[in-house]
Amino acid sequence: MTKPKVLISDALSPAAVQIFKDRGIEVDFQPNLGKDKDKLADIIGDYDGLAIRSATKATAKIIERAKRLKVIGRAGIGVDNVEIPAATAKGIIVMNTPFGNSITTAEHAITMMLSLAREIPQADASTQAGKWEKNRFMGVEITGKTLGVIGCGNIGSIVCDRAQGLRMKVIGFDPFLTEERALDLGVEKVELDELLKRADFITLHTPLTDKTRNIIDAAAIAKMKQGVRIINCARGGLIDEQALLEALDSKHVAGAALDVFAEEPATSNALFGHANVICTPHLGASTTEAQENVALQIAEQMSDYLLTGAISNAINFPSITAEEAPKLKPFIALAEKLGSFAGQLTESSITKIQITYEGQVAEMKTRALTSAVLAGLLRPMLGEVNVVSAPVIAKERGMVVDEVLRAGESDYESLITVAVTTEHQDRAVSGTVYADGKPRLVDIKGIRVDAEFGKSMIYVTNEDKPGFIGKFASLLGDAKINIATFHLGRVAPGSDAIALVEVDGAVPAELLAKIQALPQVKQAKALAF
Ligand SMILES: NC(=O)c1ccc[n+]([C@@H]2O[C@H](COP(=O)([O-])OP(=O)(O)OC[C@H]3O[C@@H](n4cnc5c(N)ncnc54)[C@H](O)[C@@H]3O)[C@@H](O)[C@H]2O)c1
Ligand SMILES: O=C(O)CC[C@@H](O)C(=O)O
Repeated sequence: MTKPKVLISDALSPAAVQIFKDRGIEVDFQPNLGKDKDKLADIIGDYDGLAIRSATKATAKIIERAKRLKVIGRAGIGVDNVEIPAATAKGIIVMNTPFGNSITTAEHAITMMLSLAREIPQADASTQAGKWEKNRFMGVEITGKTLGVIGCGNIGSIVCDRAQGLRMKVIGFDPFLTEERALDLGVEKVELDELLKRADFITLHTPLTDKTRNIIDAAAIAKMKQGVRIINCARGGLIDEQALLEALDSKHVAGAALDVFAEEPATSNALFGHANVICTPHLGASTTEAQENVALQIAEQMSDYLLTGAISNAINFPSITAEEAPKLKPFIALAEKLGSFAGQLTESSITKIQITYEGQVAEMKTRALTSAVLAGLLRPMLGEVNVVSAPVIAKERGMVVDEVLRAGESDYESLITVAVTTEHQDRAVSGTVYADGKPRLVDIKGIRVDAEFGKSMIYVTNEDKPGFIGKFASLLGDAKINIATFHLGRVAPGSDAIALVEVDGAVPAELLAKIQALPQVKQAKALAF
């Protein structure tokens, strides 16, 4: 067998090179290549594996040229520099190291907070310039102050812990944080508006998703205390930088410490040079310890995959063996889509997920299927959750996950039902795979349907009253939205009903608001698969 060949195109710790060599893999270490996308495109065709940090952009164009690439390994957490759909479409596994740099990044956030409180970088520059401006720098004490943590996942929860050590009062906003987990962390769980109102310092630790983009905008800042200080060591794009600049100018915000920027590398930015802004060049994960952790971990994972086919920490595929793969694949797709359907409808903390496997599917590797359900369910909230980390994340968040296996009792050869219990309601959805290998939705909340998962869909729950369908279809027509498929179902005449419509293209927010305003409609959601 010819040796697999790996390209390391970013500044990974050299520890990774040694691991690849020790495992019998040919390795090409070009730490600055990631910045030269044309050269990368020219040579990527020669490699089976690509190991990166954040400088390399694995775009669809690069992936298209990657004729023999089998795996992209991100030595870190965020995979926003990899076009995952393009990689998946080409059968390339994308893997990351979800926990290797969490402590280091949390420590960076705490360092930034303390630097803000005492204006350390400004005082350092002034002192070294020979100014001895003792009266210019008047800091604030941390003890007894309220820290608002937005996103209490791996990094956010370490920040909560460290901040309590500094004797701060910690409040947290995270839609996936259960009361039990909050209690464990010693954090008071609050809604976002309350956090904005009460916090003296606010630190961000969420992924960048459609829901978190500009989570700190002018409206959010207006709700904050006068003199609040803001720290972002998560992702640029979480803060509207123009709104922040205006709030710094008006002194509503007393200071901001930023490790990440809307555009990176950030060689110029409107916030640069502001007296109350502290910046670092995306250094959150930059410690010797974290870089060794993530480099060793990604090199081991990539070597395992290239040499044995074993998959771990994959973003776009579950851990399964070569023999199991073909039978399991359509059910994995069904499980992820059922989870995603439930996840996209869920707006409060999930306490329990019960997954029932009936018929032939109950004899398959249901743990992989359950991981796929959980990844689909958690991804709308967490962004980069993968099938391996999803069960751990669900457990950490106090979600009870039950698997029920049954002999065939339904009309289907195989049936998967995902039942989600949140702090406010229960919801169940079932699906199957037909002989054509395509996943189908067959039951939503006890209402029978028979629908494929479309790329873009509108889901409506309504009262079964005359006139609804006509008005609904006219709204779509008026918005020039083409209907691809239309499915209706109801519990009984005149009672609860649903409509599930596949449309061509994205669903505009204004259209959704108009559908929501129809008198018979209880809930209207845009879904994407
Ligand atoms: N600066 C750096 O160098 C650096 C290093 C590592 C990670 N990161 C970034 O830090 C962020 C957090 O990483 P992590 O490992 O803790 O991720 P994580 O997935 O463990 O935690 C993210 C948390 O955000 C929560 N969340 C999702 N949507 C939310 C919303 N709308 N409001 C509030 N909370 C929400 C999730 O429920 C989850 O608990 C990611 O964006 C990651 O890419 C940056
Ligand atoms: O590699 C880095 O330096 C940044 C890593 C960080 O943004 C991550 O998401 O893990």
